[in-house]
Amino acid sequence: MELLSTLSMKEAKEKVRGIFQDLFLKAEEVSIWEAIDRVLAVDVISPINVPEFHRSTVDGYAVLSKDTNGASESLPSFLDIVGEIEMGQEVNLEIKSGNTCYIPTGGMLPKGSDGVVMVEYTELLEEKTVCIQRPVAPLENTLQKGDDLQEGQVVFQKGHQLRSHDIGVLAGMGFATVEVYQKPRISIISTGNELVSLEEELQMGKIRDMNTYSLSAAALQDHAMIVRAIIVKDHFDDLKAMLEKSIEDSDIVLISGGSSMGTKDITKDVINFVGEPGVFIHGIAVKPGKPTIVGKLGNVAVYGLPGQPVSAMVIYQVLVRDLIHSLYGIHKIQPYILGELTVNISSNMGKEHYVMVNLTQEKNKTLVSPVYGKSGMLTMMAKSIGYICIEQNQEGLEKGSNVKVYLF
Ligand SMILES: Nc1nc2c(c(=O)[nH]1)N[C@H]1C(S)=C(S)[C@@H](COP(=O)(O)OP(=O)(O)OC[C@H]3O[C@@H](n4cnc5c(N)ncnc54)[C@H](O)[C@@H]3O)O[C@H]1N2
Ligand code: MOO
Repeated sequence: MELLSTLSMKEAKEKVRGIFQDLFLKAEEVSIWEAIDRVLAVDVISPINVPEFHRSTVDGYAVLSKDTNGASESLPSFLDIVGEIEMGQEVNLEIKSGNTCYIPTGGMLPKGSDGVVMVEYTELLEEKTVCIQRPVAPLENTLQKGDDLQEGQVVFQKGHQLRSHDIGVLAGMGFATVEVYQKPRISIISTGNELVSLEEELQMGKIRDMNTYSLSAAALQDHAMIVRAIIVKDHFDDLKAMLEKSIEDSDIVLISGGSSMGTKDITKDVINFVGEPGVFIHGIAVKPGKPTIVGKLGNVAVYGLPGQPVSAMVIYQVLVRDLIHSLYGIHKIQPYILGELTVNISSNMGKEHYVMVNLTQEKNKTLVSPVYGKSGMLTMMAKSIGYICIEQNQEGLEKGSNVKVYLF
């Protein structure tokens, strides 16, 4: 009998990335209202300086900083008020030595001024004179032209995933639309004679389909477009027909179930039957997820994910998401939380082991505890905040060791 390959996850990721290096997502222009979490297909260059003019960052009096040298409550500087700045108005006023004018937070600094004294450190003596009770340094309490962004500066690089504050920065530069990658088109096919959708009645011997839903939700989190999410029976011709249809309109096809060695485990054969070059990975040295399949049909990535609901989701998160990031050109480290393990955890040498965990906070320590269960028990993931990874060459981890927790 053919044995599963013992490729490491790192090798598998590299192989998949290499084989799909010519698979590109096209670009599309979207409104910034719809751009959250989308990935930039071009560098974004600022067409303007932000701010476009010197601004005050406080409510106070615009001054020549040298006029305030040595000012104190007992020995204040007395300045003549020569005007008041209005928000949103262009300012033509010029301040000379001995002059000042009232300025609100965000107001345009009058010519000549190079600092602003907060109103709390001033006292209005009469309508036209203010006494300044504290010195300000040059540029203090101001935002200078171009401090935030400079015209011509690359603000975001291609491959950057837009976050909420980035959308504000785009608006600040005057962009109403932005060029992002199109969403990868994903088909999700769950195989199994035992599977029942939410619309059907559950009879003894059958189980409710979970993978279609959890995989679709994960793909939506990655801003993929779900082309279809469907159950097919463990019949060669049914899966073949659905796969043939899916490679016509998808970039990625996820088949869950039928990845292992049983008589009904037909995924690999169907992929190889449907086209070239076919399956190039069957088996990765990981737990869960050992019988994972990856193939290529034309330019489409086809994954055979293990049917066990935890295995399917873990392989999605570790391997499928890696290809999606590669298609988007995203280069970012996977964020993690460091914590201290509360118990010893054993692991089989030779396999990278993903262990579901939870976190608790104790004084200054973040404690990491495993959540046990089998790969058929999806609530094991639901009860966890994330996972830790025990490397292939490690026999386990000792209580008290520092571990990286990757959040779901
Ligand atoms: N002789 C061997 N048997 C198995 C091996 C092996 O190496 N040799 N590997 C085991 C491992 S590890 C896994 S993981 C599973 C993978 O199984 P398959 O990918 O072939 O998946 P199925 O047999 O179709 O299903 C497994 C299990 O998961 C349930 N399932 C399937 N699809 C869904 C779904 N959409 N929603 C919810 N649950 C689903 C299915 O009912 C089975 O209980 O193989 C081991 N066996
Ligand atoms: O390793 Mo399987 O992938 O037991 O769940």
